[in-house]
Order: sequence, then C-alpha cells, then structure tokens
Amino acid sequence: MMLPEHTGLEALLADPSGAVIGLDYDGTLAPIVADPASARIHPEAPGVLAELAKRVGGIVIVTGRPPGTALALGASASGPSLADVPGLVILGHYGLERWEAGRITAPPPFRGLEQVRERLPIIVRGFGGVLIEDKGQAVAVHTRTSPDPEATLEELRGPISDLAAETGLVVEPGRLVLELRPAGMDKGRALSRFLAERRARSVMFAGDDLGDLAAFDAVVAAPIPGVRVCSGSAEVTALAERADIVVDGPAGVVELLRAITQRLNGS
Ligand SMILES: O=P(O)(O)OC[C@H]1O[C@H](O[C@H]2O[C@H](CO)[C@@H](O)[C@H](O)[C@H]2O)[C@H](O)[C@@H](O)[C@@H]1O
Repeated sequence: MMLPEHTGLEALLADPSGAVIGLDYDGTLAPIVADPASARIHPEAPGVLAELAKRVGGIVIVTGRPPGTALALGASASGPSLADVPGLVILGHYGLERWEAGRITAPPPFRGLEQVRERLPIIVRGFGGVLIEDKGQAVAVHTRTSPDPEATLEELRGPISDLAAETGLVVEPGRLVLELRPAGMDKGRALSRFLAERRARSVMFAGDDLGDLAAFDAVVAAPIPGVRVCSGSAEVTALAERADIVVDGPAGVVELLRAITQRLNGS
C-alpha cells in the first residue's frame, strides 16, 4: 500500500518514538459480526501491532468493550495475540477501565446498573432478535439480529433514553446498538489523558463508530500533529466525513498499520 500524504502522518513517521497510535476495537481491529461474543480480531492485526509497537511511543486501544473482553477476542492460538503486543494499553469502557502489563484497574460498578438489569428485559420484550450484552460497567442492547434492525433501534431509543435518565446513566449510540453506561468519560477524554501521560509528540487514531468521534475531536484539540483514520463502512458515515484518511474496514486498517511499520523499518 502507498502511504497517503498527510502532515500528521508525516510527523509521526519523522519522529516515531514520540507517536501514540490509538485504535478502536469493534469495526476497526475486528470485522463487525452478528454476535458480539464472536467478534474476533483481524487475524493479522496482533502481529502487525507487535511489530509497530517496537517503533512507536505507544499503542493504545480505546474501546467500549471491557479490557478483558478485548483481550479474549484478540487472542490467537496460532500467532501473536493482543496481549503479546509490547507495552500495549487497553482503555476499556470508553476509558473507565485500564489494562496494562497484565493488570486491570477499574472503578466499582455504578449502582444504577442494577436497575437497568432488571428493567431492560421488560423493555425489549416483544422485540424479536434483540440481544442484551451485560458488560459489567455498562449494558448494551443490540438490534443487528432483529428482523428490522434499524426500525427496532429507533423504537427502542425513547424507552432506553428514559431508563438512562431514571438511573443516572447515559445512552451511547453505536452500530445497531444502544448502550447504557456511566457518564463522565468518553474516548476523547481517555485519549487526551493518555497523550498527556505519554508526552506524545504526534497521534493517530483509527475508529469506525459514533463513539470514536470524541477521539477524533481529541486528535484535533491536541497541541501536536495528528491524523484521524476512518475504518470505512456503509453503516456509519459520520466518521468518514471527519477523517483525514479513509480505509476499507479492519483489513484496510491492518494494511495501513503494516505500511507504516514497513516505512519505519525501511523495508
Ligand atoms: O468501541 P468499540 O470497540 O468499537 O466497541 C463498540 C461496541 O462494539 C460492539 O458492538 C458492535 O460490534 C458487534 C460485533 O461485531 C456487532 O454485533 C454490533 O452490532 C456492533 O454495535 C460491542 O458489542 C459493544 O459492547 C461495544 O460497545
């Protein structure tokens, strides 16, 4: 792949030890599938990330998933796993939980979630094919496997917003999903803090979904060169409109990361 021309990318390539590479998980490192529990990482991603990690200042996955789930889905029996990527940090639950060097740090679960667990099954009753994903610090309602995913999502939006208001949670919309999660953290704040912590001199962030827009904002707001990469899909177009580089889904992200690694290795 020919690397696209972009000033943020050029800054990253010129000074890789100061670069932070931020990546979303679902839709960016892993292809979208019907069952969230089966969203395995692109098979070549861990190997490419392991090579890239040797050259850059830091690699961070910023995801709505719990870090433990991202690690499990990023495991491979035949090659490197996500956990093998040197120095990798995973900021899960939009930055609420952190995995690093084999340890997870997490706040206690928000109390309003108990009520959500009781009420959600009642709200979705009657909507065929809807899936509730309990993630510990958040609960997501998926409509991808319902007969009319878009219409079901729209019908559920009001009742789920009401439940969020009653329980002190916020609604995080995504690709055929509405998630109830605690307020106060988002991918933008998580990424900004990580950039400050690492004293980053450049940043790249790749994402595919609405929750990644906050990280795009953080790239723009950071006082360092940055590049926003969209893992393109027909499902969400808002990111492509704001991206500096658009690639073709997780395979395109892996291709871009590989091309960056090759350039840094002079190969
Ligand atoms: O921040 P991310 O890593 O992108 O996580 C966002 C949500 O991703 C997952 O749902 C999405 O991927 C599923 C598997 O491909 C797909 O079935 C679903 O339709 C997508 O919305 C995950 O299940 C959620 O918990 C994450 O919040």
